[in-house]
Amino acid sequence: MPHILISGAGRRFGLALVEHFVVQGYQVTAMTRESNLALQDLTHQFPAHINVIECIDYSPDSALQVLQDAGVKNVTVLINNASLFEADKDNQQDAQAQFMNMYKVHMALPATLSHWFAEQFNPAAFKEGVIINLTDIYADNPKPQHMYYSATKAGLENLTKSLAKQLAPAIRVNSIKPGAIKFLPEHSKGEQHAVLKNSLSGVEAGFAALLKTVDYILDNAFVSGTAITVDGGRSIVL
Ligand SMILES: NC(=O)C1=CN([C@@H]2O[C@H](COP(=O)(O)OP(=O)(O)OC[C@H]3O[C@@H](n4cnc5c(N)ncnc54)[C@H](OP(=O)(O)O)[C@@H]3O)[C@@H](O)[C@H]2O)C=CC1
Ligand SMILES: Nc1nc2c(c(=O)[nH]1)N=C([C@H](O)[C@@H](O)CO)CN2
Repeated sequence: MPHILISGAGRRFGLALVEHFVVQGYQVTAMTRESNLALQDLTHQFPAHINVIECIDYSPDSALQVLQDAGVKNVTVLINNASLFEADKDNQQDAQAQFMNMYKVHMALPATLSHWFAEQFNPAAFKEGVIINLTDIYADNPKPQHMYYSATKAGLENLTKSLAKQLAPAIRVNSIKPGAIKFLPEHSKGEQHAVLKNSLSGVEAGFAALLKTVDYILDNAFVSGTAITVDGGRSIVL
């Protein structure tokens, strides 16, 4: 049975991924900064299928230590989902710290987890390994006032292609570029309307659209080194 490691698993799309796979009988290791009631409830419902590991700061060294301490092994799918979405800080000192944090979560952590994944993956035991990186349409066309977010997601896009070349043929590596999939609670109705006005679909798709894309990538052994855009057509309108 596939064993899936998901980062940023505690809420929103990460939590949707955990539920999507445990109900199918997959083994899931859910990496989160801090466990919560939602993860605990899923663990109670599917005790044999979920292993929650807490990585409080998503630093590469902490992530590796947590994986080692928990004895995580035989992972066949890695989904690099953890992310922080913030507008650029005005104060230069704060902005520098913000940039480093974005790099840590969007690039250093996925690269570290991907190399850990490749080292532990056993091609003799499993048909193939799969890595899926969650990037963003803003990787190609930066969002105003989100330079650090956009740049580090672009970096993850480039890492995806390097990893696909490095890890072939045993492991396939792809990215998903969402656009305006699911608003955050802090998005006002006005902000939501402004975003949806700039997309061909005009609707907020929700995480089901991303789950379908993850399933497509897992199901198609001829897809590697590429990005799949899921944005309701927003990227050609911007
Ligand atoms: N929602 C959308 O419309 C879009 C989403 N995306 C990308 O798709 C992926 C899933 O989106 P979504 O679920 O909305 O993302 P979230 O904003 O919920 O972030 C993903 C996960 O990252 C962790 N996280 C949140 N804030 C921080 C922080 N400040 N520092 C470190 N980790 C943090 C959380 O996991 P935990 O609490 O378990 O640690 C969270 O569940 C992300 O990579 C996102 O960038 C891209 C474009 C559009
Ligand atoms: N980590 C996140 N990244 C992004 C989110 C999110 O909710 N979390 N949302 C977007 C959307 O594009 C939205 O902000 C509309 O512009 C981008 N990235």
